[in-house]
Amino acid sequence: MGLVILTGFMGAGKTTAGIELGKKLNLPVYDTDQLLEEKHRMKVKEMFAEYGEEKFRNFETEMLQSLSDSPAIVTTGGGAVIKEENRHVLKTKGQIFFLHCDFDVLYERLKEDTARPLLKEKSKEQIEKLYESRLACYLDGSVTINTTGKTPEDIADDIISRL
Ligand SMILES: Nc1ncnc2c1ncn2[C@@H]1O[C@H](COP(=O)(O)OP(=O)(O)OP(=O)(O)O)[C@@H](O)[C@H]1O
Ligand SMILES: O=C(O)C1=C[C@@H](O)[C@@H](O)[C@H](O)C1
Ligand SMILES: [Mg+2]
Repeated sequence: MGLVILTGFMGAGKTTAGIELGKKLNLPVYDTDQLLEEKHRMKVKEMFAEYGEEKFRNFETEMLQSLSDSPAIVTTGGGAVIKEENRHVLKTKGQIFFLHCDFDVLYERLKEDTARPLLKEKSKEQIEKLYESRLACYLDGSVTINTTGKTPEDIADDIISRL
């Protein structure tokens, strides 16, 4: 079976749906942002401030490479699939599901957020550009799950029906 990997833009609900999926499949859930926070003993936001995005991306690549391919759910950070190298690693370890969500819904979830460093001081238009620039990366090698208007439980059921 390998890993069940959830990708998608910030706020798509990867972490939230992943927890539901873990419960339903009785599998462990690993969230790459949380693993990085435990390993480096600081919040993602602090890693960006202390080391910058490029170094954070290197930490993220190391983390993805170190994942075992034993059955588990992996919920990735929103930028984990930007690098081709990372997409390749994930494809070899399991099945990738892209949680697609309408941008306006995502924006409503993200507009008050202060934890995600890439949203800091960005306009709605700038965030939408980032979202659009990443779509091809999310679509590469993945099964798309339309999440707009669905609960985390519906999303988990949809993923299970495609395993
Ligand atoms: N299906 C859903 N319906 C409504 N709200 C949701 C849904 N999934 C997640 N949310 C809410 O949206 C916010 C973002 O969810 P979550 O943290 O799971 O996103 P994420 O994809 O893991 O984001 P990131 O890439 O930043 O890690 C949370 O406040 C969560 O409660
Ligand atoms: O979309 C992104 O690039 C990010 C999403 C988050 O999950 C974190 O990994 C970090 O805030 C960067
Ligand atoms: Mg998350």
